[in-house]
This record gives sequence, structure tokens and C-alpha cells, in this order.
Amino acid sequence: MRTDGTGPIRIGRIEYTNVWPVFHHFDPTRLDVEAEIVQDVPAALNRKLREGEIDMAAISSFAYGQSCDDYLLLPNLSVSAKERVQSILLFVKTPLEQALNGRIALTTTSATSVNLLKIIAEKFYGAHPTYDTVEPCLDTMLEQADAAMLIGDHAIRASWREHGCQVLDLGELWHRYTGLGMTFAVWAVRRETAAARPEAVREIFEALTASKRRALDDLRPVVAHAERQIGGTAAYWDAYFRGLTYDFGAAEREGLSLYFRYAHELGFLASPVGISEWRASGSRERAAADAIGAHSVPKVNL
Ligand SMILES: C=C(O[C@@H]1C=C(C(=O)O)C=C[C@H]1O)C(=O)O
Repeated sequence: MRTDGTGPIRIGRIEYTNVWPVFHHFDPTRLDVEAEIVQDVPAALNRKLREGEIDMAAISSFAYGQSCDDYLLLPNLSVSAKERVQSILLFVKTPLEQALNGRIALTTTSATSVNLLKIIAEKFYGAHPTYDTVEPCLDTMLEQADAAMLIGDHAIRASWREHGCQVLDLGELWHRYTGLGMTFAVWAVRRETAAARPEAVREIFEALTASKRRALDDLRPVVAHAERQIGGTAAYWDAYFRGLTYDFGAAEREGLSLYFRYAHELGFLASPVGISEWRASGSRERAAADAIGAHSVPKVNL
């Protein structure tokens, strides 16, 4: 969208398999509104949405937290996991205790998961490793570091290789210490776009929701596409997509709210985060109180 409110709506699409169910049946050429897809890794989409290069996008949930005053969340869309996520992985080549006191290489493509790892290290393990942010290549990452964190298809492909590492799933660790699920990506729209083009946003939101529903009703075309494009087996992809949640309901809100609270407490987010959802009327948003239960934060001994 141009600054005068005209022009195509630019929609950011994460270039990892995890978002496929929401986009698989989404065809921007079939909308009444003029729209175009911008595909990139999450960190790049986070920046593009922040700078207004795109109008709405699937982004890192952490990036939503950083810019919540400028964004609204599209309701009931996310990439979440109740426990294991399978594509947010820490590859540890030394004993875990050494890695947590040593160097950890972080992928340049993430925002949510790098901060999730820091929260897990600090709050649950009382550890303060040194972090280096580098390109997502497992071999080069592990040349300099004791452990490497990858997300998305980089993590999936690395997990299929011989690597000789212990592999920790960050979704599983988060669940182990909080009892909650975690939301890694959300769909956000810039508030100025929502105000200037409410009908366009509604049409795109409805098309994304319809795509999600259709893909989850019959995962087979999505699974077959993943097998062709990325490799692996149908059974792998079926289990992968079924292990993810694409909704954003009370359970996802609770997990994400706790994550935001910890991220703020530890200084990774400058301000507390209010989760505000876009409403079809275009006029009202729902500012949800961060309904977070009391969660004890266990420290574990290694
Ligand atoms: C499940 C995933 O969720 C994601 C993790 C993100 C992050 O760490 O910033 C952002 C978007 C999603 O791609 C994944 O990448 O595997």
C-alpha cells in the first residue's frame, strides 16, 4: 500500500514450511483487492513490516511484541506448538552444561526463538552463555560454538543429517518448565493499513482463514508438496503439521503472554506487551488483559 492508501497490499509470507497450511490455498490473484506476496525469512519480514515495506505479514511473535503499538493481530492465526515443535532446535556438541556456560551460535533468521532460548537459559537454567548471531549453517556454526540454534527448514534439514549432537527442542523445553504451549509466529497488520483499507484486510483475512481450514481438513496436498519440495517422508510431514497449532485461542494467548512477560522482565523487550486483535468492523480492536496465571520458575541443576 502506498502512503496515500492506494496500491497493492503487500503480504509477507515466511519462506519456511511451517506456514504452508495457512498459505497453501491462498491465491492473491483471486482476490478482489490487489495484493502481492513478499516471501522471506522471519527476521527480514519483521524488519519489512516495521519499516512499512509490507502491510501485513506472518512475523515472529517477538517482533509483534516489539511493535505492538503499531500492529494488530489477525485473530486465530498463529504458528504455535503445545509441546514439541520439531523445527526450533538447539544442536549441542559439547555436554549441555559446558554449552550453557560457553558459546551458542544463533541463526540470523529468527527473533522469537533466539529470545526464547535466552529466557530458557537464564530463567530455567540460571545460565549466561555468550551468543553469536550467524548465518544458518550448522557446520560453520559449530566450528566456533558449543551449540547452534536453527529454526524452520534449516533446523529440519539439519536434524535429518548425521551431526553427532544432542538435539533439544525449544518448544518441549518451554512446555517442561511452564506447562504451557508457545506461539512462534503471528499474523500482524499495520494499524495504518487496517484503518485505511478495512475491506481489503477483511478479504485477505477471510482468504487466509479459508486456506487454513481447507488445508487442515485435508493435509494430503500440503504434505505431498512438502515431500516434493523439501524431501523427507509423508509420515514426517503429516506428523510435523499435526504437531503445530495454527489457531490463536486462550491457551496460545496464555503461553505467549508469559513469554512476553519474561522477555520484558529480562530486558529483551523495552515495554510490556498488550495483545490487540484486529476486528472485522475495522473500527474496534480487542485489547486483551494479559491473563497470566502464576507460574513458578524452577531452576534446574545440571
Ligand atoms: C515453528 C517455527 O516458527 C517460527 C519461528 C520464528 C522465530 O523464531 O522468530 C518466526 C517464525 C516462524 O518461522 C519455525 O521456524 O520452525
